[in-house]
Amino acid sequence: MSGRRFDVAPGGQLRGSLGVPGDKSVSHRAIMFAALAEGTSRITGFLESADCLATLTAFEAMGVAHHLDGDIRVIEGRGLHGLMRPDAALDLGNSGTSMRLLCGIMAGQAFDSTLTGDASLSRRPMQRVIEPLSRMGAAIASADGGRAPLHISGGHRLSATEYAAPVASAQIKSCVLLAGLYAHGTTQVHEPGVSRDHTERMLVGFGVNVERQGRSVSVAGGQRLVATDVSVPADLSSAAFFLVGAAISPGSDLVLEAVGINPTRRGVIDVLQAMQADIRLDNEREAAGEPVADIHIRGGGLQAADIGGDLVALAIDECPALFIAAACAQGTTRVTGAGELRVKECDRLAVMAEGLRTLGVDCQETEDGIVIHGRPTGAAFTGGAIASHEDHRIAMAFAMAALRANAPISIDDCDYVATSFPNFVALAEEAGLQIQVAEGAG
Ligand SMILES: O=C(O)C1=C[C@@H](OP(=O)(O)O)[C@@H](O)[C@H](O)C1
Ligand SMILES: C=C(OP(=O)(O)O)C(=O)O
Repeated sequence: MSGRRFDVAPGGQLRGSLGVPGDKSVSHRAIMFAALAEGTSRITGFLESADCLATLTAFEAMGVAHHLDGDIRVIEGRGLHGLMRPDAALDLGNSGTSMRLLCGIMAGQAFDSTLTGDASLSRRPMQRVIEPLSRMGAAIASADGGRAPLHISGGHRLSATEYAAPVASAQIKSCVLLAGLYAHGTTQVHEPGVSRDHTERMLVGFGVNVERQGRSVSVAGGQRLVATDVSVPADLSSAAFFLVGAAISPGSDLVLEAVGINPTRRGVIDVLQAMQADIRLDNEREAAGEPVADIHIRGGGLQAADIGGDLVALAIDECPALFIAAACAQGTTRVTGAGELRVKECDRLAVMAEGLRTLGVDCQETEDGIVIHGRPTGAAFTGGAIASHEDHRIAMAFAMAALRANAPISIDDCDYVATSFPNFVALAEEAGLQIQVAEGAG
């Protein structure tokens, strides 16, 4: 075990009005597309987290100049063919989005590149992007079983493809579409289910013609990206921890400001509504092609729900938090079709089940989901020591569980929270959670 530990005091409520940081998915794409665009782009609300800075550093290593103007990230685009050969491997840390989307971009370059990541990223499946890119003519060598490090040979002429993705994944879809910009002809991706559409929306903002029909998206190769300004909404995936924390603790009353509520991302709101949470969207508006709203939530009784089908994809990163809500609900929550959770920063089904059991919750892991028996009254959780398995979302989900615990919860290896939510502790304390950050056993 290493890294800092969260010691979270039991009980309490969440109150006030909070602005969580910028959306991680949108921030990654803003850097990538601005770097490939012609001209200067200004990104407001960029998420200054380890994952997004890994993307920024990768483009810096390929000659992309950038600076801060106050809080605004200013990116000097180099055009679709203007990136320069990096001197060393591009280290993408913990970030699956960076690695998979960059694969698509690097496959179209004239130079060779190597993509590496930390231990977690080096375990995650990359064959899912290597396979479609290879069909397009890319040459990618990987470690055992399609894992990083990935060596991408440059100078290969790409041809367009019509690709039926085996899983609904925005990372696969985006990777293939980005490679498609470098390919001869029109590249089309069909998906078996819904996945987040930030790439499609933002490419349009950068002047690219993107055709969408049902679950198919296509782009013609050779299109220029034109610099633009991007306003990044607050991240619903980060807001989700506070939504769940407030929902499970009676007396809570919280507003999350200007949060992205893109229909391909908003499953956590729909699930909480299905669980009878007192949740309301105010001031719905649009910012840079993405819908946003202020989310007002009050604590109260929750009912169990069935979470399956498209709803899982719409709430994929919010599942750890939603499992905490389920443990506090009246009845039995059944989650199905969530096998993708096994290939995130850790096996989130196994690790959540292990943590819930540590805190006295009756739950059963299934092949592609979990069954959670809720404890609606009194303390839903005992105290205990949680292993986060170096996964930011596991750590933050269990921190919120303390609001309904009868003894302190300690969570190890919380340094990874900085991959997506660097000021989580400060905001959680501001809202009413009592977290002490301690040095972990080295
Ligand atoms: O495209 C993106 O920005 C992301 C897509 C999702 O992964 P998949 O596309 O693999 O489902 C999600 O889990 C990840 O946190 C971010
Ligand atoms: C899975 C996640 O991100 P990524 O795939 O980019 O590592 C996440 O943030 O929960």
